[in-house]
Amino acid sequence: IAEQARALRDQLNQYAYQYYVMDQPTVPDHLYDEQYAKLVAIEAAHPELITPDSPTQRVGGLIQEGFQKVVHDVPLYSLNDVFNQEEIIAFDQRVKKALGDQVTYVCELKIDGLSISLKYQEGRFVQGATRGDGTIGEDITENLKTVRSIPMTLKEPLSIEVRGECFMPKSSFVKLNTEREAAGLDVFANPRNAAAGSLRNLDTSVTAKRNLDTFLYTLADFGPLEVSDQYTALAELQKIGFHTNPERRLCQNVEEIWAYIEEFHDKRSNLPYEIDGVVIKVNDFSQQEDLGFTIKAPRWATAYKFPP
Ligand SMILES: COc1nc2nc(N)nc(N)c2nc1C
Repeated sequence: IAEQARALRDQLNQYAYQYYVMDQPTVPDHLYDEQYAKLVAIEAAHPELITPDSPTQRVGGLIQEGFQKVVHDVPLYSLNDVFNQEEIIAFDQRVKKALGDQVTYVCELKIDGLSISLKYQEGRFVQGATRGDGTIGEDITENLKTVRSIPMTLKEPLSIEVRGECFMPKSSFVKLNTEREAAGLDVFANPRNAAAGSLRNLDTSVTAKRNLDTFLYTLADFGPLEVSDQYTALAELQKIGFHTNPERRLCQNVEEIWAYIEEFHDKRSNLPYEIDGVVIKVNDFSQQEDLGFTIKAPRWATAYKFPP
C-alpha cells in the first residue's frame, strides 16, 4: 500500500509538472482527479503515508499567528529603471565601454507580481520568503506550498536558492473580484495586490484557492549547477522543476532589444498575466561579475518600464 501511495504521488506530481511548469497538460482532468481521489483515500486510511510533497498537501489549512522574519543570505537587489530608447542606448554604451563590443543581452518580461525567494536542500523545498526590504523578508513557506507551480521536490537533489515572481493570472483576478463583489467584499485593485494579499494571508487554505502562479528567473545560490549565462540558467531552472517565462529572448544590440520591447508593448493586453516592463540583462555571468553592482542595483541589468 505504501508502494501504491508513492507511485500515485510520483505520477500525480509528474502530471502537475507537465501542467503547471511545462504548460503542456498530458492527461485529461478527470484522469488526474481519479488518481488524486485514490491517493486521498489511501492517505485517509493510512495517514502515516502522507509526505510533504504529496499533492494532497497543496490545499493548505494551516492558520498562522504571524510571519517569521527571514534574513536573505544573498540580498534581493532592485533594478535601475529606464523609460525610453535613448536611456537604453546609454545603458548599452556604458556596458560596452566596460566590456567591449562582444556583449549579448537577454530580454525577459517584467511580471507585475510579488518577488519571492525559494530555498531547497537536497532537492526539497525548505523555505520561501518575500523580498521585504531586500535583506529581511517574511517567511511565507506554508503559503507557497499551496502554489501548484512551485515544486516541493526538484528533479535533482540540489541545494539551491532561486528567485522569481509570484503572480495572479488575469483570469483568476477577474474571477476572484467577481466572487468578492457578489459576497459584498472589497475588490482588489489589481492582480499584484491580489497576489500579495493571497500570499501573505495567515490562512493557507485561502492562498490555496487563489490560483497563484510563478515565473522563476534567478539562480541566487547555484549549488552544484554549472551555468555560465542567464539564458542557459532559465532553461536549467525549467529542467529541474521551475516555471519560467517562455518569452525570453537573446538580443545582440539595442535594435533587437527595442524590437522586443515594441513587440511586447503590443502583445501586453493579450498576455494571460500583467507585465509592467521588460528586463534587459547582460547574458554572460562572467561579464555580469565584471560589471558588478552599484549600492542598490546591478550595473549589468536595467528595467524598461512601459508608459503608464
Ligand atoms: C537580475 O535581477 C532581477 N531580474 C529580474 N528579471 C525579471 N524577469 N523580472 C524581474 N522583476 C527581475 N528583477 C530583478 C531584481
